[in-house]
Amino acid sequence: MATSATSDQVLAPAKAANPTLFADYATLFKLRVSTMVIITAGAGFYLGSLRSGISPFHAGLVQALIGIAVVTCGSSALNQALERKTDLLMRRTADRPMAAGRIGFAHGLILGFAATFLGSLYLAYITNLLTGTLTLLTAISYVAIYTPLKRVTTVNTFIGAFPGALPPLIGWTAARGMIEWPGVALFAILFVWQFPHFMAIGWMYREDYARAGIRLTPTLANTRYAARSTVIQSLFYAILMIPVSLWPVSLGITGYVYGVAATLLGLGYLWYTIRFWRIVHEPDATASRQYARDLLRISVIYLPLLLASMMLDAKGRLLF
Ligand code: HEM
Ligand SMILES: CC(C)=CCC/C(C)=C/CC/C(C)=C/COP(=O)(O)OP(=O)(O)O
Repeated sequence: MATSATSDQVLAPAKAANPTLFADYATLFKLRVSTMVIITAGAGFYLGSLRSGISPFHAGLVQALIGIAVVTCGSSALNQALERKTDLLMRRTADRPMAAGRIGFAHGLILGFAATFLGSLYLAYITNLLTGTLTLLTAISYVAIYTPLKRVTTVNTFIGAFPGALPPLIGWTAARGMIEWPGVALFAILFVWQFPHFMAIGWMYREDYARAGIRLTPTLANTRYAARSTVIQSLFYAILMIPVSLWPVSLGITGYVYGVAATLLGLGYLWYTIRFWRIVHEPDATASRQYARDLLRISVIYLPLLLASMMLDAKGRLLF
């Protein structure tokens, strides 16, 4: 079981720093994760536009992505407002602006609420009601369901995978105005992709997470059991990733060239997940952290490459 946090365990941040307000906002808005969220939403919009036989490159794309970006940043700020105390207990997050007290609670909360609600309203107005509602529900499930559950049950990551997977479907509905199977296929791809991604992260930072009382599979008390469970779940989803990533081919939105690329990329992702198996035999070695780090790196390379190949081989006319 994960150990619970106590106030005397507050950590010194990993790096002593004196960031500017600009740098603090970048951390508050989780710039790297949010950028990837916007890329996935952009892919959904692009494919949806081609399905409609219109060029994806028009003002609507930029407007939709701005709206989605604003809500994503807002929900990241709200997530950090809620987690400012547990963030202070983890080396990875102790220097976050709200945890470290450089951005006040009210400041983060007002910014987060304003961005989340105004961004969703803007999306409803500029795209369609479905997209605005879906985006708001994504933010609510991330902030109000997944975030509190992190300290309650290891199921939190399964639940968090829903808001994580919705952005490409949101991109699709922004272009098409309705939920359709290709949009659902994009959701499924993102959903499955996340498991090896966060299992690797959970393993890398398991001491941090356990110290803060955050319940991820890798933080379970029996290290060998935790390692085995982490790897089995990661392998299950990495294997599933290959057929799920081929779904767009059978739906006719991409061609066979994408099918070949998706299979090769999927095998690469699976290879790094199989390599991650070694944590079962050497759970305490520094090497085990490296296998996890490599899997995390591959996960964030695999996803944009998969989406790029899907977009390059998408069926439909590209009118600039
Ligand atoms: C339940 C689902 C997820 C969890 C628990 C999770 C957790 C995390 C955590 C804790 C990190 C920080 C790792 C570090 O600082 O070393 C991270 C990094 C990252 N995540 Fe996720 N994530 C999830 C889903 C997603 C989704 C849906 C996306 C985007 C589509 C995403 C994109 C990224 C990116 C781009 C990074 C940066 C990696 C790097 O710094 O090299 N994640 N994730
Ligand atoms: C369109 C829209 C509103 C999208 C928002 C969805 C979103 C930001 C999903 C991110 C995926 C996710 C559950 C990350 C969890 O990291 P964490 O928050 O547990 O990571 P941490 O430990 O670094 O805080």
